[in-house]
Amino acid sequence: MTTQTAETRPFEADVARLLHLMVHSVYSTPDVFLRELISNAADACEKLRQKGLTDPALLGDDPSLKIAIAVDPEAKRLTISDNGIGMTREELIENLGTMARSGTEKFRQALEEKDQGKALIGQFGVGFYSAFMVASEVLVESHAAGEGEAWAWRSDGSGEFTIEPARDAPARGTRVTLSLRDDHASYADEATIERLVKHHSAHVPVPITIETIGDDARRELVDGTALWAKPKSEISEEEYTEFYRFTAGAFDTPALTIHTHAEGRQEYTALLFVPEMAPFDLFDPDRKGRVKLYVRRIFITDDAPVMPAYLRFVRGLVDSEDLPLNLSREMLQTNPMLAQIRTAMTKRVLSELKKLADNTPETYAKVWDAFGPVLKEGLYEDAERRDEIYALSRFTSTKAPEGGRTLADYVADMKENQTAIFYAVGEDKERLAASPHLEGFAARDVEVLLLSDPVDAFWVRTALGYDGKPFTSVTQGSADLDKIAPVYKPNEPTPERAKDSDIATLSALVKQALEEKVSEVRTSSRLATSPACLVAPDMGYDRQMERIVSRHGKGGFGAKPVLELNPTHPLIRTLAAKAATGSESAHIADAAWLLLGSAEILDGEPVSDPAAFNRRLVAAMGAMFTGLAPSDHADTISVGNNATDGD
Ligand SMILES: Nc1ncnc2c1ncn2[C@@H]1O[C@H](COP(=O)(O)OP(=O)(O)OP(=O)(O)O)[C@@H](O)[C@H]1O
Repeated sequence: MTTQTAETRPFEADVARLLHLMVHSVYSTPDVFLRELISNAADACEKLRQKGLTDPALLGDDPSLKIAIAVDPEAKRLTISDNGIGMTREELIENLGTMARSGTEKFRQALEEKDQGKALIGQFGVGFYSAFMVASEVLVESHAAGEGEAWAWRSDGSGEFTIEPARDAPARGTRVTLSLRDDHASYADEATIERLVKHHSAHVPVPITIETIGDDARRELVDGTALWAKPKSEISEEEYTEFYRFTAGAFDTPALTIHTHAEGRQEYTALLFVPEMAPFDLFDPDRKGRVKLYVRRIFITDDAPVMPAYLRFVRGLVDSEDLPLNLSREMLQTNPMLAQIRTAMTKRVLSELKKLADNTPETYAKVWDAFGPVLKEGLYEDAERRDEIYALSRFTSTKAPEGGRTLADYVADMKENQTAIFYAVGEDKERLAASPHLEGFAARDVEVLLLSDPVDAFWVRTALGYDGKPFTSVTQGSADLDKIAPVYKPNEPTPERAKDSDIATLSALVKQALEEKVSEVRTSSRLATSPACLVAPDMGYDRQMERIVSRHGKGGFGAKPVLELNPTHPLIRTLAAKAATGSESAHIADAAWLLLGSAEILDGEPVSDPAAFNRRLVAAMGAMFTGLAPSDHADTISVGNNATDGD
């Protein structure tokens, strides 16, 4: 169905909000709009080039694809035309009136927060709308390849657009005309545009020409040769950086550029970049790879499966000489040649990262900060390359709170009789560092890796160890600390310990009080200054893993923790002595619940029964200040499931 008169439509709410921000944001350099429009025009050309392979009629008698820019300083107008795929009426409405992408809300927030937006425009797919930063009106006339009708879309960016049949449309493709605002009239100046194109878009694989209206001379600005097809020796670092910025829609400088040509079983060129900054959607489960695939300079797809998921931050392209041009989506996933490229390129990226880490550790540190959590996914996804990824991994530890520690550093610094690599896993490095579980390790000067990325709980469980040393959680099992000698400062007395038999009685009483809350109560050399902590049973999952699984609604593995008591702590010594005499069993039971509660709090967990915990705490404080024994307040304590009966 076609409509012959102009129809006015509102923008989708998200777009309207975004446009408002675009129009009202004061950008120091709104130049970026030009790169976005040229990028769209080039994409449209590349899409048509690809479609033309199977349907040559689409190209008709005009097979050479190009972008033409025209400036009209008199009229303050800038026009960007392409003879690419074009848009139908429905496509104009859908593509330029809605925000068919996730992440919009995040983008809006970022824009509202500060001048951040500029760096995010390309990443969020709001490229086209950036035209409203400089234009008071935008007219898009488009003639979709192979369609009879052409359509004109027009808007001043204030909530509505109109769509009507185009009277003067290009024979094929799209013409975007910007009526520039007075303060941006300089974008109608040929020299300004030439400078911007050469700077931002010099390596677009489609030729670009420019003319000034009223002056007949049309000049070529960009010849459209693929940068990656040139020999390395002819490409400068600036050219690589500009190319990276253009293809990735980025503003940073790549930390690593890999330009390689393979010959042999198959021939291809790869131009890959490792950025320095993480994109906003790195952890979006829908995020695909961002490496483009070309076949003999013809664009095939934006997300070629040539990088494993754990290298999804790598940008750039692969151009194959041997693949067929008519690759379907399914074939992309199963093609053995692509699988081979993927294996070779994965190896190459990892080895280049290693070189970067060895030769320029400061730059590598930035890469690790941005992408370490993603790279570590490789530790469980790609067992074959685990050793290479170990070598790239950097850690925060009790000895390196600032990070940057390697596993090799750790192993070199292991103590006598230490057989495992110890780690603590949790959500927050500060809290981990303050955990009572680490006390016994600190007392022995044993280093503990502090793992706080969500992925850590997973890889560390499946990892078989590094250099023959298993990874052992500080919250798991009976850490083999007894074999490692504590380091005492000179003149520091060996701490006094409760008698073994007394502590055995105390442990039995505590277990009796806590019943099924814990699987076992025992002593520990894990602790130095705290009286108690919770650990996972010997054969169980790490406590953090247990928490993650139960948070995801799977109910956890149901493993009950072990409560460990510190036999050198004065409180435990006193309790043990009392337990041995058989007196004050009600106080001991209350103490058991308070010890459990405080261990839970230190683990960042909710206390089992907050009301009962609170009553016991208040009673204990009462005893402190009034000299009354807690059981004198039995009426306030002996309520609720967990309360004791009193003596
Ligand atoms: N010159 C053009 N020819 C054909 N289609 C176009 C043209 N310009 C824009 N489009 C269509 O409009 C859509 C939206 O463009 P927009 O620049 O907002 O985002 P994008 O190009 O998809 O994302 P990004 O900016 O991240 O590359 C494009 O995906 C494309 O389908």
